Formats: sequence, C-alpha cells, structure tokens
Amino acid sequence: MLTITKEFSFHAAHRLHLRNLSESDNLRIYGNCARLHGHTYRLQVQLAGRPDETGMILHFGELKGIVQREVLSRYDHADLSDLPEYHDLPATAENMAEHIFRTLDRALVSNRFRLEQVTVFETQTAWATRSRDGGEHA
Ligand SMILES: Nc1nc2c(c(=O)[nH]1)N=C([C@H](O)[C@H](O)COP(=O)(O)OP(=O)(O)OP(=O)(O)O)CN2
Ligand SMILES: [Zn+2]
Repeated sequence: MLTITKEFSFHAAHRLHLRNLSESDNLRIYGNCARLHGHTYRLQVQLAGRPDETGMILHFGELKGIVQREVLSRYDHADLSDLPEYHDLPATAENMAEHIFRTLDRALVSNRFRLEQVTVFETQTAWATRSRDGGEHA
C-alpha cells in the first residue's frame, strides 16, 4: 500500500463533560479536564492510493485546502464544546478523530485514492487514531 500523510495543527479549547450529568459527576469522571482548558492539537491525515501521471496521490497543497475548508476553518481558535458535533458527545480525542474522519471521507472522493487514517494528537503524549478498517468499536 502506498500512502501520503500531511500534518496540521490548530489551537482550540474544550472541556470534557456530559450535559446530562452534574458538575460534580463530570469532575469525578473527567477530573480537571471537565474544566475549560486548551490544547495545541496536531492532526495527521493519511491517504492511500496510486499516483497519477504527475507522480502524486494528491498534491499536498490540495489536501491542505480541503482540510482547511472542512476542519481547520471551524476548529482553529474555537471552543470545541460549542460545536454542534460535540453538543451531545464530549470533544475527546476519540470523538474528534471519528468525526473528522467521517467529514474528510465525504470530502475526499476519488477513484484513485481514499482516506485511510486520521490521528488527533491532544498532547504530545496522548492521541487517538481512526483507521478506515477500524470504525465503530473495531
Ligand atoms: N481517552 C481519553 N482520555 C482523556 C482525553 C481524551 O480525549 N481521551 N482527554 C483528556 C484531557 O482533555 C487532557 O487535556 C489530556 O489528558 P492527559 O493526557 O491526562 O494530560 P496530561 O497533560 O496530564 O498528560 P501527561 O501524562 O502529563 O503527559 C484526559 N483524558
Ligand atoms: Zn483536554
């Protein structure tokens, strides 16, 4: 398999909480992460496919444009907990990787390549990866 990967970064705030729980229950479950705090997230997007006659699976610049339009324009300098996709789900790295994978999968339509993997780094030591063959609880 031939893959290309591009990395992005964005700054965002979030707090981990479930709306149906009390503040104290959220603090018990999520600890300090139930309080508003921020991260410099890193996002890695991987495509698998075959190069065209130019030698590229997809021009990195074109991939950047799509990720910028579909994800970064909404996520950079945002409070993620305010976004509709995290209204009923906490903005954990897992939920972000899942949502971003689904969003980009709809935007990256080609018969030569496909989205293979999305990784969201919340910190330097903690990240979540959604792979094409690793959907729902796989
Ligand atoms: N499975 C998950 N666990 C946690 C998530 C998450 O998204 N998925 N998120 C958090 C917090 O948002 C927190 O900001 C990051 O947590 P943590 O790795 O514990 O951060 P630290 O800086 O304390 O980590 P070090 O061990 O000091 O590197 C919590 N858990
Ligand atoms: Zn956090």
